Amino acid sequence: MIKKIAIIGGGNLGSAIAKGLKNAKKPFEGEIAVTRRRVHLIKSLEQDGIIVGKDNVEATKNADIVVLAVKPYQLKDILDEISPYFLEKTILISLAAGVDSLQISEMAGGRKGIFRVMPNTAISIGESMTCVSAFQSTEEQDQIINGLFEPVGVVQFIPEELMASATVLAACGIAYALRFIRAATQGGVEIGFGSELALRIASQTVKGAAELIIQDKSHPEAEIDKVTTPRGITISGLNEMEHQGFSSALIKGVLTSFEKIENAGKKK
Ligand SMILES: NC(=O)C1=CN([C@@H]2O[C@H](COP(=O)(O)OP(=O)(O)OC[C@H]3O[C@@H](n4cnc5c(N)ncnc54)[C@H](OP(=O)(O)O)[C@@H]3O)[C@@H](O)[C@H]2O)C=CC1
Ligand SMILES: O=C(O)[C@@H]1CCC=N1
Repeated sequence: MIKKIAIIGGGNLGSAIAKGLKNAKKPFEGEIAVTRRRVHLIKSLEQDGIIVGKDNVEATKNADIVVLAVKPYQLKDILDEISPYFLEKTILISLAAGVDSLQISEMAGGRKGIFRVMPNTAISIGESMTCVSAFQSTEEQDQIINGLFEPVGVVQFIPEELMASATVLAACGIAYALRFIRAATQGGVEIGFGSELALRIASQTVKGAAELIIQDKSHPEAEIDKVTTPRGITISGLNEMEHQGFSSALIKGVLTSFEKIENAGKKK
């Protein structure tokens, strides 16, 4: 039974995870402690029953799970500071993009039971796509991690070699999707809607499109076929988007993000 989670680094993702776990339909009932140096910036988390503070060691003490939610280059210093306070049973989770489990294990004194977890910011509303890779873990630990993240989205265990790809497709992917929504909204304004209404229509439309795939297990092109009338309006717009390089731009963007994460790994 998990009684205490320490999240070291209450920035964008660390705070989103804490909020998501506390506000899930099946909320995490134990203690969540979140730290950052500028603690005033996370005071509002207290409204969700989360303990906030600056003291990483205090947060780590007695924690069943420690989540490292700092930037990759800060991992070493943080682990030097808190590793001595891990319990035998403490499970270590790293969110750091591009730092592999072996490096984390070494920084933590050769520890086993390490998970790399790559959620996205939709975890704050229980809608994350969370990819997980396990390093020298037990089956029981795997189940604990699965059970922790399932209430806040979809969990997928993957081989660690795919973690960089998961970071791009799921974590960066939120930004790509939001840019689509913004661009559609701008188009909507140009054809007559106020920006608020255009945003409402564009975002619900994207949600509906995603749900068609998720709920019906349908293929995007099969759903597109249902909307494209011969000589019709949709196909004209879609084809113009393709002439302007829509799919190609997206694929190239994904590859560029991937190259960046791969190169970041090689520089270490
Ligand atoms: N944003 C995203 O969608 C995703 C991010 N990631 C990964 O998650 C990690 C965090 O990213 P993100 O949340 O965006 O980054 P942020 O910069 O928003 O958060 C990092 C936090 O760490 C805190 N911090 C820095 N030093 C310390 C310290 N010594 N003790 C305690 N807290 C400290 C900082 O606050 P302060 O300066 O006040 O101490 C800051 O709030 C990164 O490793 C990133 O690669 C992974 C997937 C998705
Ligand atoms: O952009 C970044 O570097 C991090 C990794 C994934 C999301 N944010």
